[in-house]
Amino acid sequence: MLKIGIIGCGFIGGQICRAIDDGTINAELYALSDSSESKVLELAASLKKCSPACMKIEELLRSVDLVIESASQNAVRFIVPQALEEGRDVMVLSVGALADEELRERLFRLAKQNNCKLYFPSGAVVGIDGINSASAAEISSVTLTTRKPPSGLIGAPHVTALGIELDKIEKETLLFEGPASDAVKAFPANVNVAATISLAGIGFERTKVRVIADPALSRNVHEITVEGKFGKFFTRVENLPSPENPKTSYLAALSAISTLNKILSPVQLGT
Ligand SMILES: NC(=O)C1=CN([C@@H]2O[C@H](COP(=O)(O)OP(=O)(O)OC[C@H]3O[C@@H](n4cnc5c(N)ncnc54)[C@H](OP(=O)(O)O)[C@@H]3O)[C@@H](O)[C@H]2O)C=CC1
Ligand SMILES: O=C([O-])CC(=O)C(=O)O
Repeated sequence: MLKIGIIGCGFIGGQICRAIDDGTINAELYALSDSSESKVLELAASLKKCSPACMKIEELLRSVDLVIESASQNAVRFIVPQALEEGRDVMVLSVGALADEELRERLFRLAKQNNCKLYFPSGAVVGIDGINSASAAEISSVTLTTRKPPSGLIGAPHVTALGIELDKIEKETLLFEGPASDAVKAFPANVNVAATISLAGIGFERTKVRVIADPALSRNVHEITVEGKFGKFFTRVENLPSPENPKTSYLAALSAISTLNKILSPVQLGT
């Protein structure tokens, strides 16, 4: 049975653990790691059937078949290269880290050299399948518009740097407009989806991103417009935010769970 190790025991890590625990995913939950040991112990104690070990990152990387990063962009920078050097397959949730060209090329090279797979779930958006298909011919433009309630944008470096008072925003307000390469740095915990879209489509510089704070919203809304040789498509998802972490949408955790099932299944559906 596939041995899974999870780094980052917050909302997404917790949902993956529960899906293994209740049999939605047929794999072994072998080890957990987090910057806070108490979070690992609390999560492990909440499970009914699985009893994963609490491990230091280096030990986890040596012990499992598949490493799931559900922690932060910093974790991707430091942990994913080590995991690939150890010959492990890796699922990455904090995809924004791959805007760094040097890191991206290093990870892709290490995956190839060590015969490992790197998985990037669709996350909180719909339409990665369409971008993947469209990219077999020329794509001319990709735009992501993300709207979140102000509470879902707290702590973003862009908000802090510009001194934006989120609690004073009274109507829909455009906070950011620019390439995905800048968006994932300005909002590292809000638009990782922009990175996944960039990887699937036309890259970080040509993918355009708009981030809007809207106090009238209770959901995280992502719209994607793609034009290319195939024609044009538009997708829109209205995501329920996680009650534990309002920055993150429930769909992002479900997409990681579905990707795990896809890895384990002999049948591959969709592009
Ligand atoms: N691809 C996508 O579509 C999406 C991606 N994401 C990203 O996925 C990641 C997980 O999201 P979510 O579960 O909601 O986040 P949470 O904040 O709920 O959980 C992350 C956990 O990982 C821990 N952590 C952070 N950095 C490290 C590290 N270097 N080593 C070990 N543990 C670490 C955090 O600890 P502490 O709190 O102490 O920092 C926290 O316990 C985030 O980076 C998020 O931005 C989220 C939504 C969609
Ligand atoms: O969960 C979401 O709505 C999107 C998100 O936070 C991200 O892409 O980082």
